[in-house]
Amino acid sequence: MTKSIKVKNPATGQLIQEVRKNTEEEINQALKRGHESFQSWSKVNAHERARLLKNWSLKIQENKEVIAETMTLESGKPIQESLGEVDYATSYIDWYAEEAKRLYGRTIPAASETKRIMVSRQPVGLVAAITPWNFPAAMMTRKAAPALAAGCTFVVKPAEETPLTTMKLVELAYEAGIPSDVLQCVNGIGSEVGSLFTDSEFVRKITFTGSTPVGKLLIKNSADTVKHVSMELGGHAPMIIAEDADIDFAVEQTVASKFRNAGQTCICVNRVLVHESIAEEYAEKLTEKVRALKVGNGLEKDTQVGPVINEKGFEKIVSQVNDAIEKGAEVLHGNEYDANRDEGYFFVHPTVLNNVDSDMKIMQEETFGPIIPISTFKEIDEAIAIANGTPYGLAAYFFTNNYKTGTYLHEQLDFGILGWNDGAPSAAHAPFGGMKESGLGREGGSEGIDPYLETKYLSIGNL
Ligand SMILES: NC(=O)C1=CN([C@@H]2O[C@H](COP(=O)(O)OP(=O)(O)OC[C@H]3O[C@@H](n4cnc5c(N)ncnc54)[C@H](OP(=O)(O)O)[C@@H]3O)[C@@H](O)[C@H]2O)C=CC1
Ligand SMILES: O=C(O)CCCC(=O)O
Repeated sequence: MTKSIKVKNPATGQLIQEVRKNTEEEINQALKRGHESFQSWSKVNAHERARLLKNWSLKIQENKEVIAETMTLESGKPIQESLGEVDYATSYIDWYAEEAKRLYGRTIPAASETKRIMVSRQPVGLVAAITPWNFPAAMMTRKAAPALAAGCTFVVKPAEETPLTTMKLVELAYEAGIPSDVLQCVNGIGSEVGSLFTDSEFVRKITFTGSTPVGKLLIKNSADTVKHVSMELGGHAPMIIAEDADIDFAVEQTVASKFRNAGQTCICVNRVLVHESIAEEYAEKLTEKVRALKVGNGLEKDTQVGPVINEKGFEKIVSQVNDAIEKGAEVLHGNEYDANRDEGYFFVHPTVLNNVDSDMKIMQEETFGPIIPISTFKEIDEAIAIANGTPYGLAAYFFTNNYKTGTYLHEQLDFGILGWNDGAPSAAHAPFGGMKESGLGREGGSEGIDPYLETKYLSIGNL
């Protein structure tokens, strides 16, 4: 078995760095240290925890360019997006540095003069996180920041494709004054490290962002020790464009949502459902915009769409596109690839598919690639049924200027995140998360710290 992880640039296939895998013994030791340091960290007062988190955020900002470059090198993400992700990542730290000071308890009027009831909130303990390659900075900070703010200690295992960004963030946390046993990074293979995390008596909570099958496995494996779990899993976001929608704006927002990180985000629009009366105009305008997108190495400043992460991701995208074409979809643009298996790079050119049906794989599965499938509807209830008709429930978008249609869609769509005339809803101050098989719990907003807290109820008698 190899002792290191080869981190490669997905735009060229070239080796960037070898990262040593931690041994089982080292990982168990890290968990033990995390557990032991919980005793001291949970007693550090909230204002001091907030100060340390703010320091961390400042250190990250001071190193913004180097972190962004590392992120682009290991994930392929266009540099402008990586710079944006550094800001996005620190926005979670800044938000939870403030929230640390607002972990309020409450008192409850008792049903007896001789009793008092108090409710307080306490950190759950050691948190173990597993993060994905598509947002190597922000997915880590939106877990670590609320955990540390709550008084929990934290161990993270980043994706094998992108450990370098996470390792840099952890190094900067130490420079900021966060104790080294309070925030730790371990490297290794997902399934192996995952089992060590779920089996450990020291870990009280598992938090994960990644695919739905791995999320389900982590939930199952956490059952024996009844750990808390937060799961941010796959999505299959529909975008419903009603007949009264502002078509130009909907086109602009489709492009913004779909091509972020080459379509590799769990909230990227994955299927467009457009009213039949405006479908032709929408498809034409969209295709024109998509044609103008620049594909290339993310280090080039004008690149808008970088490579996809690896061969597995590439094969999934190609098989969905081929399946759609075989079943009658029309290619309005794209279906072009620049891939080299020997060298190890995989570019998928932005693609627009028309006349797509619900029986095509692309309308049933998460794509994680720069493909837009367009389907039409006559009645809004038909669009809602298609949108809700999968096991996913993360993000959904709708475009309408009719408040009745918008309110109806808001109420009927079974998704945790809704963008009404908005293709970019993510924000540190808002709760991000899914329904159904897209996940459990929320990250961000005032809700995002709750999963790191236990409720303790005290009843005082004989007063
Ligand atoms: N919700 C989201 O944001 C994401 C969704 N996905 C979806 O999943 C698809 C496949 O991507 P992929 O990268 O394979 O996703 P995975 O879910 O396999 O990987 C995400 C993280 O989970 C880890 N992991 C993998 N297997 C296990 C396991 N058995 N136990 C514990 N941790 C594990 C990975 O580690 P390691 O790197 O060592 O394998 C990585 O850190 C994508 O095409 C996309 O559809 C993927 C990433 C993010
Ligand atoms: O794809 C993901 O899991 C990351 C979420 C992206 C976002 O926060 O907008």
